[in-house]
Amino acid sequence: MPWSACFMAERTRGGSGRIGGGRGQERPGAATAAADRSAWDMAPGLDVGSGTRDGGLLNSYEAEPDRVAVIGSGNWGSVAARLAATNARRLPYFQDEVRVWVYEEKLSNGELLSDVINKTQENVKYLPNVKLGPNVVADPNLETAVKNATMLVFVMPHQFIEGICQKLKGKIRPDAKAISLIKGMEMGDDGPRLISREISEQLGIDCSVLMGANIANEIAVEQFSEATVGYRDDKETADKWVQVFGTPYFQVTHVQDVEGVELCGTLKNIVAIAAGLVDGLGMGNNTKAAIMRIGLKEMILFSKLLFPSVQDATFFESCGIADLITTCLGGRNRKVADAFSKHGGKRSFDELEVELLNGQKLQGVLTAKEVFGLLKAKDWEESFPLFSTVHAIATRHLPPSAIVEYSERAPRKIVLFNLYNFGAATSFPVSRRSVSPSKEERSVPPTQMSPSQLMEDARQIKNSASI
Ligand SMILES: NC(=O)C1=CN([C@@H]2O[C@H](COP(=O)(O)OP(=O)(O)OC[C@H]3O[C@@H](n4cnc5c(N)ncnc54)[C@H](O)[C@@H]3O)[C@@H](O)[C@H]2O)C=CC1
Ligand SMILES: O=C(CO)COP(=O)(O)O
Repeated sequence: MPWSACFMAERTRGGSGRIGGGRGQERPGAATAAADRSAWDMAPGLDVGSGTRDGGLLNSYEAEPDRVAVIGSGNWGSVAARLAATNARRLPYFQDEVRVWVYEEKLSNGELLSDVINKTQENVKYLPNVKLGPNVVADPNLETAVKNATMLVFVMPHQFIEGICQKLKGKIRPDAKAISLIKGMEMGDDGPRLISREISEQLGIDCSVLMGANIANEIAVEQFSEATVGYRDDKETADKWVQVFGTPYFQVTHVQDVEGVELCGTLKNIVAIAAGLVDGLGMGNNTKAAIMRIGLKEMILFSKLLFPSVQDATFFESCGIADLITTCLGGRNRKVADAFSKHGGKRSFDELEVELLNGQKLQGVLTAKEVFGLLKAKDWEESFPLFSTVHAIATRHLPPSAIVEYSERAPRKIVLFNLYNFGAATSFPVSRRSVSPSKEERSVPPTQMSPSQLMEDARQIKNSASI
């Protein structure tokens, strides 16, 4: 099937029933990148996004074109800005200029990154050799970067979001809408907090999410990819976000499951660390597939325990299984974990991140720590052997080889006891104990279970593995 036909065959779940919505009206006289134009021309009549075509969206934008600001300019931030800028040039309901907040830094030649971006249209540090577009303006001043913006795109390593939100208080339009492209979560005193929730609560605005199988460097060169917008209840805004990012080579759909989408993007980074570890151990595809399967099970269980509203189908969108696969095959988390494993766990993730990523950041190690904090607080560790083991390996309490020794079975109590009471465990039992599915488990697909069934399931796994 030609790719354009694939697009048209797909449907937006929870949306208006079609992936397309507005090929968009090309603004007279607006600049259009040649590469971009050819992509459109290859698919005459192709709709992008799920909004209603012209009649719907266009009318709602007649009063004031939206102004998009991108907060963050790393690898994905730069690509997100490029996508938004392409659509801002093309569509009449967006203002041309897309301002991008840059965390300022001095490059090795002494120049400031934001100056270089504005001079060359290229983020030479985080996305070299890709033009961002003539309408992208790099701004190191957070306040002016978001001034008058009606659509705020948050895209930075998750550890920085709290500080950025503090600085943005009182500086944004109260009617602004936000979207988070950030994969990660935070542990507050009151428990886990998703990044979209953090943004929403701190700034008092609606926040959707966009996640998917989105290795930034591939989208930057316009290789076909998909993404999922997760929204809470404002479908009209979700339609707008699809218009901000969607192109023929970047197909965006939306689902009404903001927590499900965000947790997929967040948790798969832990599984990608595990995948990198087995790569570094020299293990083959079967092992990696097993790690991905076990990881997916833990992602589903964890998500549903935290948010019973999370929908099964979300795991089959781009944000779910597809992102898990691409990150386990080609992401930065995988890459650094592979190196960690090859060094036998003797060099830290922090050190390897600096050495291998040139300023880009890993999210998986920190996420494993945050998730483990919750597992421990809830006494759920033994129901999440892969998540727990990744954290124990990343903190160098277990060797990289433990990833295959402990995954898919509950870690023995003695190991956890050693780990948290006497420092690093010194012995690593090798006997495997399989956990047979209970009668209930066999008859009810796990993803169909109610939260109380899931809790019961978690208890059964735990009991069957305690020694
Ligand atoms: N790169 C990718 O392929 C994808 C990344 N993501 C997610 O997007 C988010 C952002 O990642 P990237 O754009 O790739 O960033 P990155 O990892 O490439 O770059 C790090 C960014 O952090 C900035 N930074 C450093 N110190 C800072 C500070 N103290 N305060 C604020 N910013 C600071 C740097 O200037 C740089 O822009 C992450 O949550 C990541 O998981 C999601 C999909 C794909
Ligand atoms: O989220 C990603 C792809 O969707 C990128 O993953 P990494 O951060 O591991 O590169």
